[in-house]
Amino acid sequence: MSFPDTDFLRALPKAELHMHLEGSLEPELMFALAERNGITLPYADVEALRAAYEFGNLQDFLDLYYQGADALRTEQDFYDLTWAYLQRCAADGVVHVEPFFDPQTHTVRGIPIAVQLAGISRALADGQAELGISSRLILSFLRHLSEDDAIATLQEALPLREHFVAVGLDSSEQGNPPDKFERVFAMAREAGFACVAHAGEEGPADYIVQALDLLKVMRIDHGVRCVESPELVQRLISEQMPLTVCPLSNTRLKVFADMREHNILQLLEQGVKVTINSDDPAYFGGYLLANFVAVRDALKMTREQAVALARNSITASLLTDGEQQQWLAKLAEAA
Ligand SMILES: Nc1ncnc2[nH]cnc12
Ligand SMILES: [Zn+2]
Repeated sequence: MSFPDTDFLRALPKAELHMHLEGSLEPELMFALAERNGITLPYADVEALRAAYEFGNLQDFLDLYYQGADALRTEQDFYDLTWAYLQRCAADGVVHVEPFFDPQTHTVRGIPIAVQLAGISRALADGQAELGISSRLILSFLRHLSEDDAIATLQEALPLREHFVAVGLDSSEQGNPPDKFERVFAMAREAGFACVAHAGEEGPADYIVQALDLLKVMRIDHGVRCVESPELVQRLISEQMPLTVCPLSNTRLKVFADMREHNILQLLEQGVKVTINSDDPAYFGGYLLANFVAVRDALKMTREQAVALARNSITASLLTDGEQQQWLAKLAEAA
């Protein structure tokens, strides 16, 4: 058994399957966009903004995350946001990304989905052409809003469907169970989109069951509270249902008091198909590689476990079987 150094972790071809583009808005870029757009942020400078990133729970974070997203106004802003993230991916050895964007965060401020998607898609295309990073975009509904609002969002996005391949569900989990969104997920499935949902981050194991049974998701985002139901853990193992786990997010939002208490490697050893992801890297202190490093340092992750996590990220992705096989061959070389 040996422990992986950071260069080894970087060299593993990895996919990132759970990150919110709005959550990669670094304070420096937020201030630059605010200036470009003539907005005054309620913080004196970058340091004051970073100092505010102390969260007691998910809602504390979401309040700042939505406030920060207000700096995003133009097509170029969405481009710059996405491009900055892709450059971080290149530096971390991320070869494929399936990011979320939250259209309702912006339509409510009068920014059409077409404008958001134009900037995001242009950057993703450049990511493929210039950095060799492939991508599939996920449109995520805000669960604190109504299902009717989600349906209106899907309808506005349908004429732009060439830009995204799946729908997701995020924002305030407690009190907004998956069953609230059964109809809109059925409509999305009917239209041919894959489905994923945040469940079991702060919410109970039953929300994971609802996401599986009612929303018919192909991955669970977070899912770490599955351990509260041994029967559910067995189901996740037997169905090889991927969990997109976000270690730094979970400790920064106090889902786990300390990284040494995180359950990701226990789940991996039990046979659950877990992956490592960064969620909102600008707010939680690190991109994908930093999450691998944090798990290695706190939980003594082995090389074999790191390779298994990277492998899971490829096989849980929306890449075709052929594309997955290519990355798995490269992963075997790097391992
Ligand atoms: N960790 C998270 N949970 C729920 N909604 C989110 N939106 C952005 N990050 C999120
Ligand atoms: Zn998330």
